[in-house]
Amino acid sequence: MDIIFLGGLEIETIIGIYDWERTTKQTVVLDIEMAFDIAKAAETDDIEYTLDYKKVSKRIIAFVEDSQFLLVEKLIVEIANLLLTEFAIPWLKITLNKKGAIRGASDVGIVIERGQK
Ligand SMILES: Nc1nc2c(c(=O)[nH]1)N=C([C@H](O)[C@@H](O)CO)CN2
Repeated sequence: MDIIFLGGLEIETIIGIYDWERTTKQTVVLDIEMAFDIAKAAETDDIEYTLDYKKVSKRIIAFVEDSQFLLVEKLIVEIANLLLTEFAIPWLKITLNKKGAIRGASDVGIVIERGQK
């Protein structure tokens, strides 16, 4: 299966378990790989036959900016569910990086895979 990817997508949101995190937006950075058969789009040169990564990114940004979850676990699974149901993606891998959440570490977060390739 082919992969359409979106890397380094930075979004500001309310995320975290501590009091200050409930009122101060923080940045999460998403890297997303989405399986998709690009054969028909390559053959026809028509956007209708592929996964429009612009539409995907706009939907993710709107969802994450409006969300107010406590845990990164909850946020990343909700993003995966949204993509799997709304865009008919058979498989995806998401990396969510909550940069700066841990003093002394440049990166911290979660990687999940969902669906079948
Ligand atoms: N596994 C997790 N551990 C922690 C989370 C989380 O979402 N998942 N969150 C926090 C705090 O909100 C942290 O990001 C603030 O430094 C702590 N541990």
